[in-house]
Amino acid sequence: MSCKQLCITLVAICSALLVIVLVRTFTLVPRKDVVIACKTADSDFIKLTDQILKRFQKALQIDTISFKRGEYNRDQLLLLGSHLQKSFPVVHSSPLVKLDIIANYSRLYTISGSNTSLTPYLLTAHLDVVPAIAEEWELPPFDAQIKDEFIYARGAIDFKQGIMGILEALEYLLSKGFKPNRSFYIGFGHDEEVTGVDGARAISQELQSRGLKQVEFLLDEGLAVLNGFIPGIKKPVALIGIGEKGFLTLKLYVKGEAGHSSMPLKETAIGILAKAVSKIEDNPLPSMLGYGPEKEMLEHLAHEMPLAARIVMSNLWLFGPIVSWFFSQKPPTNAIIRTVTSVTMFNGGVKTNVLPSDATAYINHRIHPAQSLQEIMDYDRAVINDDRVQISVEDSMVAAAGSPSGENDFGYQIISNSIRQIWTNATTAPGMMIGNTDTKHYKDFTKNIYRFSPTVMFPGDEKRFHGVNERISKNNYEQAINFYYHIIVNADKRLLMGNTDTRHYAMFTKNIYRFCPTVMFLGDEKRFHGINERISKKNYEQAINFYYHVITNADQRSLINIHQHSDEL
Ligand SMILES: CCCCCCCC/C=C\CCCCCCCC(=O)N[C@@H](CC(C)C)C(=O)O
Repeated sequence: MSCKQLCITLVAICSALLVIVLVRTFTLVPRKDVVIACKTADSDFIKLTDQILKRFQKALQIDTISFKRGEYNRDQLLLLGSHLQKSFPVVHSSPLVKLDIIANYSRLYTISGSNTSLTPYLLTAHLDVVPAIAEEWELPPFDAQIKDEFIYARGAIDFKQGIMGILEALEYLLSKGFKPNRSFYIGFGHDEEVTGVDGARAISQELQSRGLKQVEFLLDEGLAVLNGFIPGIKKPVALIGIGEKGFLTLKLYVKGEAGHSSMPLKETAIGILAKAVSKIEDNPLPSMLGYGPEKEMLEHLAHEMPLAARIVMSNLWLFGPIVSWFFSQKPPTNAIIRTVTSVTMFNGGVKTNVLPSDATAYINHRIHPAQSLQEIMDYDRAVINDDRVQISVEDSMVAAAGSPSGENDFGYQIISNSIRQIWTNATTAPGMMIGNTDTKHYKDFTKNIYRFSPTVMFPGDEKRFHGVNERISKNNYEQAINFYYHIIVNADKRLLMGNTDTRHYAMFTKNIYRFCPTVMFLGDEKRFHGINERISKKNYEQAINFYYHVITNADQRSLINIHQHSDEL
């Protein structure tokens, strides 16, 4: 090939790449329904009264701590149960609501809708919290005190705002006479923080034993309204978890030889294990960017970014390695692109002058959906590369596949639209839940599993999860209640409003109607988007006259004269 031919080929390749890059940059724009913003002045806005605030604080003061599987504060769970019972009298006395206490502490509410042809949906949350080291907190973790408009308490964002928010919304709706069309369930597990095997799993079994086969969608705790977490985006980003990382907890064990510390061996069990752990920390797993829900997330968000970032994020096939490097720099973004590794426990030795007879460490991996448990085990084994370190599986769960997040996916769009009604300046996008939830126990009921917590977060707040100074602002708690209100109201519809173009006009009116002047007989429904679509000549004449009457009737000041034909006037 001559130099000239080489140049021409290179220019052609670069031009082709540029075209692909630009086409992707400007065509990846997700659906954006026009939603009616929820305003504090709205007649159905639920205001955070003193009473509502007090019962939330009371719920936070009850230390429903889970310690390990089967080990949780049983008395406190019962206390929280009676607090809910007293706080929400309408919910607990409504003929539309049936409450079942499952496995002594979990709660399953069944809310009966009038239209049994609509598939019910499921809202879930958990009653338990993780322990807290009180001395490290600014304010005591189980006092629920308020400072600078924030309520500080263990469970404030994980996840008693969900429990109380859902019940406040339901109490309000029922007290206003709400009678749902679509049935729904509310499941509150009592041991999510220790895998939910006693609570959520039992709720799921109860639903199965009742013959429930399917729910339309499930909404559980999850990602949040994030400010400043995603490089390049200033506005809040509400991520809806469509997938969930798996986990793998490995036990590393080294058998040593006890003896007197005055005559040490070259290496002790602790030394061998420390080297293994150090190798694991020094060798993070590779980036999986582009192979999981994070791809969809970035493609959804690209149009919100400045041009350069938009080009990069729309074309991960080309710029993936740069984005991977960039995202690896901070823990929250690093968590979404790879399987992460945390050495969480290390034990060995019994006395300062005794050589340790053994040592144990635990490694907790959160697994990217594109990787298998076996792959991670093999990777660790190869990195440690020392047969003296025995590796065994303590606990594991495979990652959850991505739930649908398309234009017509009812659950996803209901959640997305409800979010945007509350956080009107936020953009929503599908994301990957980096921690784990109770949703694993409900996976047989639906593919439409979504994980979103109505929590507003700023950089640094992620450390409050299971950490110190967990808190929520009063305003955010009010938003949480209203978010669940809109979920319940929006999910009560048969279809997404967005199935027609009407969604683009929703800001102008609540009076949106859908009717085609088409006469149909059984079987004709297949002609829609099918074959042999047709209309009779007579029907077309009727359609013209129908629109004539719509225009002339709507031209009246009020409804009084609308039934008159022009010849009757
Ligand atoms: C680019 C954006 C990155 C995403 C940033 C995320 C910011 C933080 C938002 C949400 C994180 C939530 C993590 C908390 C999980 C809470 C539930 C939990 O702790 N579950 C346990 C379950 C286990 C089976 C016992 C867990 O350890 O995951």
